[in-house]
Amino acid sequence: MNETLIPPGAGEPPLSPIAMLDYLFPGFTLLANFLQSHLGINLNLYIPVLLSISFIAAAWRYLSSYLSDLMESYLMSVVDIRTDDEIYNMLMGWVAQQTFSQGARRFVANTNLNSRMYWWMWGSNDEDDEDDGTEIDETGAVVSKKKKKALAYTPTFGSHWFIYKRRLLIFKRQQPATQSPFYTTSEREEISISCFGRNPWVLKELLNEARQIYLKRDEAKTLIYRGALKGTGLEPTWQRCMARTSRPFSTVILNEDVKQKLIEDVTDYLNPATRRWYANRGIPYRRGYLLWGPPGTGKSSLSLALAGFFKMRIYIVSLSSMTATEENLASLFAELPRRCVVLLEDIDTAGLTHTRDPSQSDSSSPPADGDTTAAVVADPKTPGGKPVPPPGRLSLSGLLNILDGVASQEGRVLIMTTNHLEKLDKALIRPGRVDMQVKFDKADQGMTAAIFRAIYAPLEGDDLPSVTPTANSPALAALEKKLIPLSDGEQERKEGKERQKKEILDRVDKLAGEFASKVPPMEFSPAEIQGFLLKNKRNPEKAVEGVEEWLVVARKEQKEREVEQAKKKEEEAKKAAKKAAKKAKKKAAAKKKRKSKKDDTTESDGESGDSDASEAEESDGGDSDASESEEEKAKKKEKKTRKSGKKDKEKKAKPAALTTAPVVEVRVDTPPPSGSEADKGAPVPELKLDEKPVVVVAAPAKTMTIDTKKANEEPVEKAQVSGDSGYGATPAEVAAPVAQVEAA
Ligand SMILES: Nc1ncnc2c1ncn2[C@@H]1O[C@H](COP(=O)(O)OP(=O)(O)OP(=O)(O)O)[C@@H](O)[C@H]1O
Repeated sequence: MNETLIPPGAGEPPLSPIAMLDYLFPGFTLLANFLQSHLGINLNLYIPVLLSISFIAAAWRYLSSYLSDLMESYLMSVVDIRTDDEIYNMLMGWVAQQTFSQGARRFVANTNLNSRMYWWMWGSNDEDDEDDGTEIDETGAVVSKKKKKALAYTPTFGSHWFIYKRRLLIFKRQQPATQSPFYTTSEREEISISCFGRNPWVLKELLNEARQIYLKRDEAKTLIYRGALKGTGLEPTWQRCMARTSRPFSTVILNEDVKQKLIEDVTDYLNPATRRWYANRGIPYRRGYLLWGPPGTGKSSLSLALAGFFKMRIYIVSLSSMTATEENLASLFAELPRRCVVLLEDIDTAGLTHTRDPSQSDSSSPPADGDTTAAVVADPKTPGGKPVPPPGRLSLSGLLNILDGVASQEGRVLIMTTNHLEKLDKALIRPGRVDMQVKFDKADQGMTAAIFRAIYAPLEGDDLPSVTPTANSPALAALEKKLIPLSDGEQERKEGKERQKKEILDRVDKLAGEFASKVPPMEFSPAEIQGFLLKNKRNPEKAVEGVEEWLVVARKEQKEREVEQAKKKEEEAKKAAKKAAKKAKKKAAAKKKRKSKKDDTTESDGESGDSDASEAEESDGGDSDASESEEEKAKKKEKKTRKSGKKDKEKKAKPAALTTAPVVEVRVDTPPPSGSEADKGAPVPELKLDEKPVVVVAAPAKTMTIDTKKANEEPVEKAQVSGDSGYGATPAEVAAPVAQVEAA
């Protein structure tokens, strides 16, 4: 065994175990040669020792992991933290504050401790995180960067021991054994905390403490969650997307009576006694509000303010988003907490504009503005001719089931918003689903003045220009502060500020009146007016001066928008007509073919009945269908429906049942305010002499209308005769009249 090592390249190398080791550990020969030639150490002699050490080390590793698993299973309590759950954010926020975290030698530095899931989805939008302390002067230059986004440090992968409530705990951060490249960073880690002992109380206390701290941080904020799809499986979930400082109710410009009414209604609903009241009577404990009106009139703002006022989280889903399929919505609603505000935006969206009653459906109507999915929903039909949304898309009955099906959570405040009340199905807004309607309108003179005041009136926290003559120079102001005895100086400054505030308020008030008199009422939405004022947010005089110019530009832009929309509508109508014509042509050709086949086989049979006759009639006109206008087609359809209705009636010789499709709907409802969208768009029911309409006269339901322009008048009660097609006057309608409130 006394072999000599020869340097590589010097003759024939001997076959030694070291050479083999070299294969396993590259560079080992070099080290062995070096030790042999310079120190005279033959590593061959140490190989058994090295092997023994490696074996012991491997055995120790295996044994320690086995023992630790054993201990964890039988002697320890462990809590695993899901990285896609909000508890991750809570725990990491807590961990970052602990000394074991701050003292770690290897750590992860974050500017945001929330699960990376949320960043990926929404970005970091918490207001705290947004504030990086950058201040900008009037010219737009960065003047100071005093506050910096704080860094948070959390321990890196591995086990970290710490003491909590005199107990030894272990914080473990590990990489999972299996990793998918699609996972976001936070999903690629596993977090757990363990403690010795079989009772996990200390872990629960820790998590509770972490949760309390987390919630306290958001106490004065409105937490906004949005329905989204997460992970690779695109599972629907509520993602926290923002924590906004709660919007004071006073900042939403709305009739005070309406605000008061809304607050009282929600307060009463949230009262635990009300919950018991509902439970005792077996009435589902739910309350729904419908906010409707043109865009930019404050519907979302009011919803947010309401959530902030009652310190509830707000969960938002837009029904026009791709997330809003029936399945997704159902799982989102099942996940809702008990006490929260749910905001369903754009409920006039596709699929929901169609009534559940097939006789009322109008699948050929062109989609509404911006209603991108409408066409998709309008087209598909079942063999029976009923319009059905494409698989997965939300249907009206699907939404109704979600809203008040047995699986639907009770105790929530549901707010639905729409720009087109007239498009909504009556079933969607019947009492029980919608208990109060609030109408929003464009700004009248009072509202315009209020918006002006809201923008320019000095508020707590605003920087007022200093009132002392010396204050133009900051150096002099500082000197003055030094020289004047604090008490006197402070008093003077305070009084001066008050005086100045009053002066500004008076001036803003005067300018607000002037501004409002220049803006024509009911022409612009509060959002449009606010947009203009924000352009001159530090200069009210300039805003008043520039208002006429803005009116010209705004009107021009509005006209251009209208022209564009009209063009779009026209194009869509043309496309729809073309499509319908094509379909009709195809259908007619197919029918002709079928008929000629039939004629060949049963020539003597002749025409067999009404339905055939009508078919033939339709088929005859089939060719001309292509050139037929939509109106003619609709008339034909109506005629056919009437005919089949008549036939049914004759056959059954029974009084019309409520469950069958009614022939004509007669509804004397609360008239929408003249000039409103509803006024223009609502179809007037036609009643013809030869028809015997099914008129269902319900017990008069009371509709409360508060016209806020006549603020001091008593609420008007209007009788409502409801022949609601397909539904009649439901017990819900009779029992709980909808309060209709005009907000503007
Ligand atoms: N009545 C109002 N009071 C105060 N601010 C308003 C009011 N209406 C609109 N605004 C302002 O206009 C902007 C848009 O308002 P908001 O989103 O609430 O309108 P909306 O009616 O929900 O619009 P949309 O129908 O398009 O969703 C917000 O910045 C809001 O502050």
